[in-house]
Amino acid sequence: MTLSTRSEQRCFGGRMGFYTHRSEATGTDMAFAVYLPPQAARGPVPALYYLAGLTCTEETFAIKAGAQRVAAGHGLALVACDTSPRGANLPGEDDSWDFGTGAGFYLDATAEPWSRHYRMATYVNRELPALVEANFPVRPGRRGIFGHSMGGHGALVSALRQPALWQSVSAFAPITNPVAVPWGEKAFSYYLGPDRARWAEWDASLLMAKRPYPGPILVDQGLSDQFLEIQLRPERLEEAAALSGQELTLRRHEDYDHSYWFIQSFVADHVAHHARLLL
Ligand SMILES: N[C@@H](CCC(=O)N[C@@H](CSC=O)C(=O)NCC(=O)O)C(=O)O
Repeated sequence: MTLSTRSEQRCFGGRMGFYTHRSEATGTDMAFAVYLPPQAARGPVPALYYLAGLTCTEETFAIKAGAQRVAAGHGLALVACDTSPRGANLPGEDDSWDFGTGAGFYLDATAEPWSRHYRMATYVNRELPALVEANFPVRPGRRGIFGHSMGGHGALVSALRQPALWQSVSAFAPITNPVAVPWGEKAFSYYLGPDRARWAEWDASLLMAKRPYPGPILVDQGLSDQFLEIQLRPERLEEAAALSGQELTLRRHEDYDHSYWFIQSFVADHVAHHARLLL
């Protein structure tokens, strides 16, 4: 797999880079970002993967979350990918901000025409880690995953479906029960078709209720989040955790909204959570 380097710059003693490559999973060019901490100059470090939310790109987290300083302190690499394939040229793909481009929902679409390109689960859980581990000084098999909103859903579902791949997981304001909220119902009906039994395979609360992730999960949620009641529903995750015995720390924060100001405020706790489990 050939990588093209878009840019690389020094950052907190390490290196912030942006890259593109041709993806087998999506059949399109894909972009991603890697932050290498200073410790990576002396040997491979664990990598923490971040999945962003609706309308975001591989740049959003790198520019807005302020995580590089903390990752440099712990000696963790950060990897952030795009939120969907781009330029697949499917009809309707660019018509709304909560579906299609910028809204891949980190699943593998099974309904035509989306199944040809919208295969973000395979991209995140197989192709991207293989690419990163082959091209950067990161430790194979030491990986964590976290994300925000749609990306929080993606992180939780990835870890619940493939716990051996992800040794740590956390989320900011995740969509916890997509089969039962408007964002998820819209995306899943296009990507997966009308059979709701298939939707359950990509729903964090339904997966967690059946089988817990074998480790602690940290979730932060702002109480002034404009999407809290209609789209996010963190109480569904708590109910699922109670059913399966999942170790879950769900923290609710007065006055914080859905923005990267919220993420910036708690990102150090998340990186520390992953460092504790990965190092
Ligand atoms: N365009 C939308 C708002 C889109 C939005 O808020 N996106 C969130 C993620 S929402 C769930 O996945 C985000 O992270 N935006 C980037 C940012 O910098 O805040 C609207 O018009 O409401």
